[in-house]
Amino acid sequence: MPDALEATPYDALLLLSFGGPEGPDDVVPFLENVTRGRGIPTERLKEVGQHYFLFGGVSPINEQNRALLDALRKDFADHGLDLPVYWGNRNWAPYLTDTLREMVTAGHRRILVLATSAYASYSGCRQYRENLADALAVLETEGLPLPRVDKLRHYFNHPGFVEPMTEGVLRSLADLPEDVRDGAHIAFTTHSIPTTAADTSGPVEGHGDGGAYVRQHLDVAALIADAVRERTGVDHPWQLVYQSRSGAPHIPWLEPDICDHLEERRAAGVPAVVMAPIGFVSDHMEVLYDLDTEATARAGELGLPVRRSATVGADPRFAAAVRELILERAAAESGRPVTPCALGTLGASHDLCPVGCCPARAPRPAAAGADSPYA
Ligand SMILES: CC1=C(CCC(=O)O)c2cc3nc(cc4[nH]c(cc5[nH]c(cc1n2)c(C)c5CCC(=O)O)c(CCC(=O)O)c4C)C(CCC(=O)O)=C3C
Ligand SMILES: [Fe+2]
Repeated sequence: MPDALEATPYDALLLLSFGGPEGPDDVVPFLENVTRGRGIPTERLKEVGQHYFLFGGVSPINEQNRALLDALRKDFADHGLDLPVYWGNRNWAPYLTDTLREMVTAGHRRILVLATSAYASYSGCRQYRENLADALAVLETEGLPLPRVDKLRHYFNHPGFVEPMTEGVLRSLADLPEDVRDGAHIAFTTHSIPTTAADTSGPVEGHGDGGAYVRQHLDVAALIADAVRERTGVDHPWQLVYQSRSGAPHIPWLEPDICDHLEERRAAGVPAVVMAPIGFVSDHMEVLYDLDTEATARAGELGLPVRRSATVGADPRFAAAVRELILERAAAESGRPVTPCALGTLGASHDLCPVGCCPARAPRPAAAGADSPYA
């Protein structure tokens, strides 16, 4: 038996995710939850509904999260970390508010949150913090004791996140026909967001300079490309590109789109492309539809061989990274010395989102940050 590990002061971990439909009847109510008050054109919503119906109305995201929960529980048990793990979502059952109520009722008062988004941005960070504030407000009206809620730092540059993706890119390269393999380019992809949201992502001091969202992705892309060069001896040219744009056409979002990029690479005579979805933690609908279905079909029309590399999903190295992040944060909260683990040029991200980090268009209460109205 290994020595017991201490997560004190924390008494539980909450996996906080997006949620997704689990059958055809769930699709429309799910999309209504996602888009409430966000001004997404009806046409786009109908189109996105079709993506889900193509897969029987089932998003893979909940199954992916169940697998991650299993991996976390196994890793914690194997390492003597006695920390219960719960799961709640923003847009579908199990809903965050219900999970938080269950946690408080079970006696938990210091909760650490792992969001299934590795980078800074309104959608990937502050919006989850707003969801936490909303859930705490509900518990407050119910007269329940309020737990203290902290959120784990962005883990984009943690080796346990980067290494499985590096391995995925190597596997995809190996899977390409030999005559096009060495000439293949790598297209690192992430969710497009409005350029204004990108510019204001991360702490205020980096705003206006492109923002943390793009910088963090570029750092991960460079890390993976360097590791691939070291392991194959081949320098694969790469670019960060975007997918899953959803706003009105007159509002600028991050570009180029993956499909336009494939077309441009084909025209430039590039023999093959590996699409590496570094912006996502698991193979959910954005990956299955936008890359595996739409972009792969476009590549087929172009006669361009493509492969899509794996996300981290429930990789044991990612589960171990989460354990390390928890222990790091627990030590920091207890005033014990810690050296946060991070690769690349940016260093470890902040533990507590400072005031003004990833602002919303219309300010709303957000928990687990310096501007939280809760303790
Ligand atoms: C940065 C980012 C991530 C990565 C970080 C993270 O993982 O959090 C992410 C993840 C996800 N996005 C997802 C689904 C959707 N996102 C939408 C809409 C939007 N996403 C945005 C951004 C992001 N989204 C934005 C700026 C919008 C516009 C409206 C708004 O400002 O809110 C819409 C509405 C329809 C449409 O696509 O237009 C849907 C259905 C799913 C679930 C997939 C599944 O079911 O398997 C996941 C994991
Ligand atoms: Fe999204």
